[in-house]
Amino acid sequence: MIKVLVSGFRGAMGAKAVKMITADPDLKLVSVYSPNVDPQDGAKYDLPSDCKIFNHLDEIEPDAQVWVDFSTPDGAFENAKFALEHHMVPIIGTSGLSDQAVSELQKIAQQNQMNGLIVPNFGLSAVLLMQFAKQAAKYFPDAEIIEMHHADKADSPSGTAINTAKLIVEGREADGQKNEKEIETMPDARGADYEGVHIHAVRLPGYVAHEQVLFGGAGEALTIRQDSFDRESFMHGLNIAIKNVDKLDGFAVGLENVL
Ligand SMILES: NC(=O)C1=CN([C@@H]2O[C@H](COP(=O)(O)OP(=O)(O)OC[C@H]3O[C@@H](n4cnc5c(N)ncnc54)[C@H](OP(=O)(O)O)[C@@H]3O)[C@@H](O)[C@H]2O)C=CC1
Ligand SMILES: O=C(O)C1=N[C@H](C(=O)O)C[C@H](O)C1
Repeated sequence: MIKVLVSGFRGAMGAKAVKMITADPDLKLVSVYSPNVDPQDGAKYDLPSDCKIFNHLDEIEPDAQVWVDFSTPDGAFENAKFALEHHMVPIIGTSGLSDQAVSELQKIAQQNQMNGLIVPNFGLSAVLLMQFAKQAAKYFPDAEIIEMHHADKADSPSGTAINTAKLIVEGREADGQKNEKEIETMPDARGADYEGVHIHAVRLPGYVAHEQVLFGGAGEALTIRQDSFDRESFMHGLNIAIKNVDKLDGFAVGLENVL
């Protein structure tokens, strides 16, 4: 039985994670955390009767083995640091952590001899898309990403899009083309630019989480697309991560490390 804490448990993802964990006999939800919750309000939430509710990091009883985080970029860094320093293995689903924050967490994990996992996307379709994009980049160095999300998403570009761009850069053997004459007649018309990979972020009601990677070559094009139509699509990957994070050797980025 793996004991789990869910941070950000009242959010769209946190609530799904709570449901998945409580339904799995091999997992036990021992605590939940949100800085904004009143711990006296436990009855409002569908939590196991013995699940503890915390609203201050320094009050948390570190009896969980795994800390699952779906919060905010600022919160996730402090939360993961706290988890590592209190011997709970962090699985961070929260997007928007800077490269510097990730390096810092890797350092803290090493100092505390702890594992940890940052997962840009728990959806298997997205994990495959990212791997396929890395492969394609070897032959098609010219690529652009269009990510599409629900209108409530705080950060852009999405963590998945940034990670996809990083993998494309890793996978390509030549730089993409650059048009020296290019002029943006409206600011940011070409989107964000990660080492020559442009990222376009769409935010619309009705969408959940979707990504398209467009590759262009001489007289041909390749498009790879994945869709998460429901947040349920992230739960299988999260379940796998919770059950396998102890097998890692240190602090990793990407669900593929535990598949
Ligand atoms: N890796 C993946 O596969 C996926 C990642 N995500 C990412 O997960 C994150 C959460 O998304 P989503 O659930 O849609 O967002 P929500 O806004 O629905 O939920 C975020 C929750 O975080 C809580 N919160 C705020 N500050 C903190 C903090 N410091 N510590 C702990 N909890 C905090 C809020 O609490 P309260 O309600 O109590 O005020 C809120 O309920 C985002 O970064 C998103 O990009 C989303 C989907 C999939
Ligand atoms: O906010 C979301 O919804 C999602 N966030 C993650 C991201 O930023 O990539 C994962 C998924 O795209 C859903």
